[in-house]
Amino acid sequence: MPEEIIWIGDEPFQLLFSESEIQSRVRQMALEIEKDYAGKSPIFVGVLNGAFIFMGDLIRQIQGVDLEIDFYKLSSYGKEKASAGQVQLLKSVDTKLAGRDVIVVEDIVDSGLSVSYIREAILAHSPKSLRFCALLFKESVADLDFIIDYVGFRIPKQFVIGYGLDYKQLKRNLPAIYQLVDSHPIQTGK
Ligand SMILES: O=P(O)(O)OC[C@H]1O[C@H](OP(=O)(O)OP(=O)(O)O)[C@H](O)[C@@H]1O
Ligand code: HPA
Repeated sequence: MPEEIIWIGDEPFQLLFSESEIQSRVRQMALEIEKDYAGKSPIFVGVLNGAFIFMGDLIRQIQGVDLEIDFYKLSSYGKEKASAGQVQLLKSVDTKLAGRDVIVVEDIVDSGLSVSYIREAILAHSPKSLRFCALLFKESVADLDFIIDYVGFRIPKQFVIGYGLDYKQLKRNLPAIYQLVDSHPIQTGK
C-alpha cells in the first residue's frame, strides 16, 4: 500500500501515526498514569492550544482517579514552522496549585522551551509533585535538564501536524499525525 501523503500547498506530509495507533498509545499512557495516581487527586494542566485534543482523549481514558483540569496558554511557534525562540504567556491557570499533584500535558516537546517555561511557572506555586506527559517528544532536539515522565512517541525532528498540532493554525483537526517528508527538512527547534 502506498504511504499516505497529504499536501499543504506545495509541501507534502506523510502519515506518521494513524488514528488507531494514537488511540491505542493514549490508552496505554492513561493506564500507566491511572496506576501511578491511584488514591490521589491530581490536577492535569494542559498547554493550549496544541494539547487540547490529546488531553481530552487522555483524561477520558482515566476513570479510576478523581482528577481536575486547568490550562496554560502559551505561544512560541507563531505562524511558521520554527520556534520564535521565546515563549509568550497568554493565559495562566486559575486553580491554586500549592500542595497539589500536578501533571502537565503537552502535545509535543520540541525545543523544550515551552515545557521548561511551564515548569518554572508551576514550581513557583509550590506543588506537592510535578510530572510531565507529552504525546510526542523530539529527543534529538529537546534541550531539557529534567525528564518527561510519560512519552507517547519519540519522533525525528521533522515538522508534524494533526491531532492538535497546527501549521499556521490549521490542520489541528486531523485525527492522525503527519510529518513533513524528508526532502523538505525544516529545523523546528531553537
Ligand atoms: O518544545 P517547544 O519548541 O517549545 O514546542 C512545543 C510547543 O509548541 C507548540 O505550541 P505553540 O507555541 O506553537 O502554540 P499552540 O499550542 O497554540 O500551537 C506545542 O503545542 C507545544 O506547546
Ligand atoms: O513539529 C511541530 N508541529 C506543530 N507544532 C509544533 N510545535 C512545536 N513543534 C511542532
